[in-house]
Amino acid sequence: MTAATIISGKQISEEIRKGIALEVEQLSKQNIRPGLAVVLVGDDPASHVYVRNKEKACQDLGFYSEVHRLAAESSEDEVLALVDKLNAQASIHGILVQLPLPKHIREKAIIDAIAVEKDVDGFHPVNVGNLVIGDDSLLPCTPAGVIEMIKRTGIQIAGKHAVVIGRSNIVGKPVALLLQRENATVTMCHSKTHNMAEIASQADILVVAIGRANMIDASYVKPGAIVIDVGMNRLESGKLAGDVDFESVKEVSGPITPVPGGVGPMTITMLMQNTLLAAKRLNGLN
Ligand SMILES: Nc1nc2c(c(=O)[nH]1)N[C@@H](CN(C=O)c1ccc(C(=O)N[C@@H](CCC(=O)O)C(=O)O)cc1)CN2
Repeated sequence: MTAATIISGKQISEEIRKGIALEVEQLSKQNIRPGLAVVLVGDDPASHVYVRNKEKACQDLGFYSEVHRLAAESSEDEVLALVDKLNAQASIHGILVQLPLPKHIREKAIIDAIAVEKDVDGFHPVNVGNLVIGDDSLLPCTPAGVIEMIKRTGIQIAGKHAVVIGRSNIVGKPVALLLQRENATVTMCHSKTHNMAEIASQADILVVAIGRANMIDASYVKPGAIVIDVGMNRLESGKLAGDVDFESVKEVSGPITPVPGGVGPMTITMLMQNTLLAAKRLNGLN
């Protein structure tokens, strides 16, 4: 058995970002500069890191950006008022409210308030509905990144059996819909699924987003299958681990994503791509 190819989210991100930077340069000739507003409420340390990385990506690519850091005690009404203001602000084409929010703020109320055309997270019910019926929409960043990584293996998705482990609204469900859109035959597994290893090991493409460190070992994997690990679990040691036991699985799988350096970097790159797209659309371009 030859060694599995590592699908590097970092490397793919760099390639995509080069293309985005070129488009930003072109748009600047028409006085258009993509603008992203990020709203961060509270003190979650990981969220602060992700938001800083988004800010840096904007800087590197020549986007206009605003980061609104609000205290953890901020009320839902304060966040809604900020979202309203950003909805109306011409220099902002994309709005992202970093999740999770403090418990007293309803995520749904905030997401529903974001203008559909500026919802670069693709979480607004209208964008989700358009994804379900196959209409054009802003796609959620992590799922879009997953599909991009699979496509870049050069292995055809159409006709393949894809198994998605996890059914969250922000990863599992949209990934399954996007795989169906690419004409895969999709099976979804979740915490109540019986004989999960048996089902997973029939997959040509296995996407794991279940939130349990190193849960998926080689017994879940068909030899040669593409394995995409969306998990991001902080261990007591401080190390980051995926949901897939990378060391054992890479011995049987085909192309496989690492954690870190896999799906994570793609999430931010797809956010930049969505913001660019939103900026073009809001300026009557496509
Ligand atoms: N509004 C949103 N909130 C959250 C989202 C989202 O897509 N929209 N996703 C996650 C957090 N996230 C982006 O916001 C994100 C998580 C991780 C990474 C990343 O690059 N991870 C690195 C490792 C970083 C580390 O060491 O901690 C990697 O995997 O290599 C990027 C973005 C939840 N909230």
